[in-house]
Amino acid sequence: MWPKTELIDLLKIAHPIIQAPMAGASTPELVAAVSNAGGLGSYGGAATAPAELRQIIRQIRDLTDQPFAVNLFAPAVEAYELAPEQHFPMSELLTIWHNELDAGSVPEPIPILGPFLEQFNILLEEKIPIFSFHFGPPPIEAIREIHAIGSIVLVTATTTGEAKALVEAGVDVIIAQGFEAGGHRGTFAVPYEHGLIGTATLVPQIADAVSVPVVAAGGIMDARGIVAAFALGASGVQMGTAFLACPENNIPEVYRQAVLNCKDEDTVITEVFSGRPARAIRNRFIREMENHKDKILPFPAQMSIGRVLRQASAQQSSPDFVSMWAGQGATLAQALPAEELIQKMIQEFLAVTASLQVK
Ligand SMILES: Cc1cc2nc3c(=O)[nH]c(=O)nc-3n(C[C@H](O)[C@H](O)[C@H](O)COP(=O)(O)O)c2cc1C
Repeated sequence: MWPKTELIDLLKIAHPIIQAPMAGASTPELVAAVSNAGGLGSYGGAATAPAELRQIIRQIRDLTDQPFAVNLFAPAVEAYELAPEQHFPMSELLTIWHNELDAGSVPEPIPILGPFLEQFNILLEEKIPIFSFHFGPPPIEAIREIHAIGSIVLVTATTTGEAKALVEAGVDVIIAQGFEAGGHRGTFAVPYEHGLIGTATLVPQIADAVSVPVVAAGGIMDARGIVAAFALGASGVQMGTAFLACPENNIPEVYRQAVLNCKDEDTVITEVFSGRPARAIRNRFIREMENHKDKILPFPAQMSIGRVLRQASAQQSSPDFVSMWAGQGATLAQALPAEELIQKMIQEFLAVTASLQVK
């Protein structure tokens, strides 16, 4: 039924629908539900400690015998070891909101991602079938090791130049991430503003430029988006925001409600939560940080220093300080279990393609 099968053949899945890895939101239950429904479930493991990552992979394997992916952030210079005077202005500002929420003192920025090499070695030891990376490719040696165990590498690109560089590095599948996408921009080779290209523009350009399968990501919420992705030259889709309303993820209820009540102008690309540009639903923190951009710490120290405030906000059922990553398509989110969502999209794909047949 699918117009192109190169992606599903390579990944050994029935349907070319990848549930995007979402660090902090994806769970073994979500990953397994998607994979059991014939799509590709992906676990966002960037912020998962190595030992826990092994447990999670085993949990996924207990729930499904189908292929699945685990995603890491490509290793980068991570800024945590900041001198106190460097994080003092941000700390002082956060104190105001901590006091308001009775959230105790502002924590020091501590490592909350990686360590990459330890995480990566666990994925290798566990011989996971599909490795996925954000913020650029892993080292060439890592790609060789993945291929040596017979596994596949997927990496996000936000420009045609990035896509070509990934193919040259040996990456098997390109995730073409359009401007509409929820979560962090995967841009790694150019200033992020250069990678703000819409999905409908980016996908055909990358598909023309590379010979590996291209997966469209950004703003795809239902069968209409999947049909469009194929028409643009993709061999599949990666959808994140569409799975945010599924009960199997572990986002706070207040975040889920914000997704379900989102209006089409409600999301914005912002650095205020993590120190790196990411698309999120507008809230009070984004608004009030508008005049304090000079205090934002480098990624991921900003994400680390804000962790207690975000948690306190969620616990108090307030969306004010929660980082509610979501794409421009959030308004189309459907509150369905993941398996039902996939089945519905497949049925609707058939109906949409039938309605497009020339009579
Ligand atoms: C809540 C959330 C968390 C995300 N976390 C990750 C991540 O950890 N790794 C990654 O490669 N992409 C991550 N992304 C980006 C997705 O891979 C993908 O590019 C995006 O979801 C596609 O756009 P859409 O949200 O409009 O479907 C995240 C997206 C969302 C919405």
